[in-house]
Amino acid sequence: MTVLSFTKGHGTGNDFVLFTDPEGEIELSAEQIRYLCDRRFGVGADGVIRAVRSRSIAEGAAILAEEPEAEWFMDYWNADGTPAEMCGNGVRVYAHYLVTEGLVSAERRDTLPIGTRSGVKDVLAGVNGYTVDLGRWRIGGEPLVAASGLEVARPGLGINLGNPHVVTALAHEGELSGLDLTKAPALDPAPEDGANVEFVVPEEPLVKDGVARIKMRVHERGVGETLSCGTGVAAAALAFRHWGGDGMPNHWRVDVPGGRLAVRMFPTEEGEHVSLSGPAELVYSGTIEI
Ligand SMILES: N[C@@H](CCC[C@H](N)C(=O)O)C(=O)O
Repeated sequence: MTVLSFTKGHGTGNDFVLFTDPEGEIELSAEQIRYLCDRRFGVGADGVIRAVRSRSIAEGAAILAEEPEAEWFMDYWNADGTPAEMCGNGVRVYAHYLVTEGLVSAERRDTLPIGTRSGVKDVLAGVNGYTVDLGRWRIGGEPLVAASGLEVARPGLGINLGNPHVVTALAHEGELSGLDLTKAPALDPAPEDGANVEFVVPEEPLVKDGVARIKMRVHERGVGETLSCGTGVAAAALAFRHWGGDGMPNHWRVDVPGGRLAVRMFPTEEGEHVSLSGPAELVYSGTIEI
């Protein structure tokens, strides 16, 4: 029997069980992850994040060769026990956890490079919480999206931010609130690795004071409906900017059931990047037998 010391954290209600395993000695089984995330029998969370040194996990060691600064790796697992490449809220909460636990040196705290299965992500601490540079993205695929509560299937737009998303625009808030996301939306064609599916409505007017405003609900791959999904929020803003064409702003405000996040597209030497900003909270710590 192992006793695991953990901390519960969240970013706009997207919640995680975090624990520290610097040398990579604690390999949780899918069953143990499902138990930790179980809201009735375990701690309850959308995912588990293991804080492991990059050198102590194969995917992290591969990253270190090119980015030696990325001392810590975010080993992210969905509530159903499957690994995911990236988590936009998770990586912000993880940065807050590393700082709070004293696992990173003071000079690293302003811009913290974190290893993920989708490469290194820089996280910045600021007055409005934590911002992560999610890097570049790929647009591709237009599957039809059917969901309980929608009379007819809608076209979606595939956007990859390290992990896969399909964004669908709905006509009005009634459609958004009428969705039943206890059942997984059906995608046609279905992506081989599955996808997180975002449903989005624009505010009226869409753009105010240079900021575009949208509302979103999400069904996450490996989890179900969550109160927020950081990479999903960025995908939603990118999809709406894509659909809107020239003249769309680069500053977006996205409201999700768990709160509000900000998305920004900005130029870099390697092309445009997208960032995600918002709160990251640690709620309590405890121990659990697994
Ligand atoms: N909630 C996350 C995304 C977590 C992973 C996702 N369920 C997947 O399987 O890709 C976020 O904030 O980005």
